[in-house]
Amino acid sequence: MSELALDVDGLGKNFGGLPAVRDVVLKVELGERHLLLGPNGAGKTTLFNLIAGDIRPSTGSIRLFGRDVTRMRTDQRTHMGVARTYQIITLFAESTLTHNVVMSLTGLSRCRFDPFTSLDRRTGFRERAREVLATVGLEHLADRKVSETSYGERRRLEIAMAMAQEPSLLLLDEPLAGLSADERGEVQRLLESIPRSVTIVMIEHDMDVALAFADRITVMQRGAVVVEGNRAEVVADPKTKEVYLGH
Ligand SMILES: Nc1ncnc2c1ncn2[C@@H]1O[C@H](COP(=O)(O)OP(=O)(O)OP(=O)(O)O)[C@@H](O)[C@H]1O
Repeated sequence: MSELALDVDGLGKNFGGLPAVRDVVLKVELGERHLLLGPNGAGKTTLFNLIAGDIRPSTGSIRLFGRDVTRMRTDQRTHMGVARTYQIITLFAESTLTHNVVMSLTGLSRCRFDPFTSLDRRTGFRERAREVLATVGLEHLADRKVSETSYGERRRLEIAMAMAQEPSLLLLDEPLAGLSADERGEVQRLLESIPRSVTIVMIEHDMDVALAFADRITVMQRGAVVVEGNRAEVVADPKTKEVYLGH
């Protein structure tokens, strides 16, 4: 069997006795594009939080690149190559695009940012930030404030910031949500340009916009996996229709 990027087994998470994720099995091969589909409250974001290490599971295990990380901290998993974007954009709106990327490169949160870091070091980061922005076609907006950019540009910036960490596993939480058709096209092209050395798991709400992207798809409902397979299998499965018609 080929090595898995992600191997989730029997994973469960309860909040106050209520299951948000139930007995989830998720196997993602190296380089795969895996889509997590499901209606509101299906448990998709909770599953991401478990994989990233932001919350601890109630049951089950998580392996990343063959290594058991179930009890590993988020920063250790980041070190192993896990990067993610969030459903709600988490950029610093009043800072420039360059500054946002620099923050991501230095791995510092706002509260830990050290204004006394040497100028040389910061200049190095700024140069690297420009390169990162160029990879997503945003270098012309490098000095603009995030608050002055479009929603689609912010999505691309978020993906660029995650890619700046040179991840092996990229977790994207609804990167296409709320975008116009044009913006969606731009983000889709950006995602297609990511090399296969990066494994991608993407959450999406709307199955029509995301299907083309996926090698394999997992459909969740009420915390559990209801369908898993390739595109054709998932589309043909009556349970998929049930989840979406019932929604
Ligand atoms: N921190 C928390 N405390 C209590 N309940 C939570 C918490 N996080 C999530 N839940 C509950 O877990 C369930 C799954 O939520 P989750 O956000 O994972 O679903 P989702 O599939 O990502 O939905 P959406 O598409 O709306 O983001 C929901 O019933 C939610 O209310």
